[in-house]
Amino acid sequence: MTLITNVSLRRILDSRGNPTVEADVLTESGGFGRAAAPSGASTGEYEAIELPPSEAIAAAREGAIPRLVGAVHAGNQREVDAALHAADGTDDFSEIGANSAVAISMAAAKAGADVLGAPLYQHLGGTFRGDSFPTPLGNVVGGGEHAKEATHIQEFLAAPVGAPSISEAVFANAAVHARVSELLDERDVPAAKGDEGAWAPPISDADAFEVVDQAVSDTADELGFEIKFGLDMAAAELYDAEADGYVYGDEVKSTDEQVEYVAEMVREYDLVYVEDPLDEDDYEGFADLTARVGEQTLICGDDLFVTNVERLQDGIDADAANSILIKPNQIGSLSDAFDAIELATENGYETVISHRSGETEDTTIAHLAVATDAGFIKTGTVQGERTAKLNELIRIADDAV
Ligand SMILES: C=C(OP(=O)(O)O)C(=O)O
Ligand SMILES: [Mg+2]
Repeated sequence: MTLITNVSLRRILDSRGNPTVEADVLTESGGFGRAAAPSGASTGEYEAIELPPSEAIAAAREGAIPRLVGAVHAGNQREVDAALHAADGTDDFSEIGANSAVAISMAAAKAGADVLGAPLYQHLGGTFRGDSFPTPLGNVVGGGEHAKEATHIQEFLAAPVGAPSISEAVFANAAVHARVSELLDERDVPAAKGDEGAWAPPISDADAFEVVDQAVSDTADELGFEIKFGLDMAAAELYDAEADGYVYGDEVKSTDEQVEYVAEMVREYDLVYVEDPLDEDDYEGFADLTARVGEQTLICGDDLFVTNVERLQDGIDADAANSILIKPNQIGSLSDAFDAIELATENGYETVISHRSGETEDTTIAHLAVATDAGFIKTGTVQGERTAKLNELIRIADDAV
């Protein structure tokens, strides 16, 4: 029933206006799945390779589609992803492109779910999944590679940890986003928006901490449940080997100073989450910070782990962190992403399912988060390609999908 009978690929627009790969998968019994690859701006050095979409499409048409059609079952995700790896033949999808691979992988999962008549989160997670929802981390202020002339820290993330439901959590983050705008207005700070819809004000990181702290506490008072916040420092983008440290405008922090700074911010603002506080090669610095504040907060590896089980295992061995960001396009297939989630869970690491800064209306990650019982999902706060995932979480909770 789920034998794949057709795969078609096309270029569509992503949220930055760049082309990306969309895949349609059809099965023998008429099952249909469609998915699109997202794309990063602050990409990790060790990510699977995204090819220019036209090249990725041409390579996948030649190498992968003939191995899938009439040969592989969309309902068997391991079989689909093994065929993609076999067609590619490298360990980083550099032949067919991780963008083609992940789009086909996710579209096949949706086609498999369609044949079964089950929502994607149930197909991926099994019948007992669906009653546990991730806390959404909502990007409310940001800069770095996502917005020039704004903060050095890439993302300030609202975390409605006390929200009684996913719907209230999603609306809480939108309320924090709106409150940030009011507070910036009061300070006469004009703010554009960055790639993910967060405010991108031309203020110092210290001022951004104050504004976000005030916004989460005002919103928590108004809504009556606990809202905290966290960061994605995307420190690989701040690290400059020549400067031998982390560059914040005119100031350079050594690794020890960076660890001290982050530890201080965790204590001062009671941060619940810090992603990529150090460079993507610095397992030791990560371990130092985790030893200092890992009991109080999540230290999450994004560029450090790139959803890759080998890099995650190195991190587990080094006690480098206590959580991992999961981005399916960083590794190129859903099976690989599941392997990283399983290894993380077995080792007591929290999992955070994540969007990319360049996104589409695709909602696969909302289903992936529910299917795998992830503690968190990072998928923005407002703006259509972000709300697509947030609204899908609300629908899943409502059992309306
Ligand atoms: C979402 C992120 O940004 P990008 O997609 O640009 O890597 C991130 O760094 O976590
Ligand atoms: Mg990140």
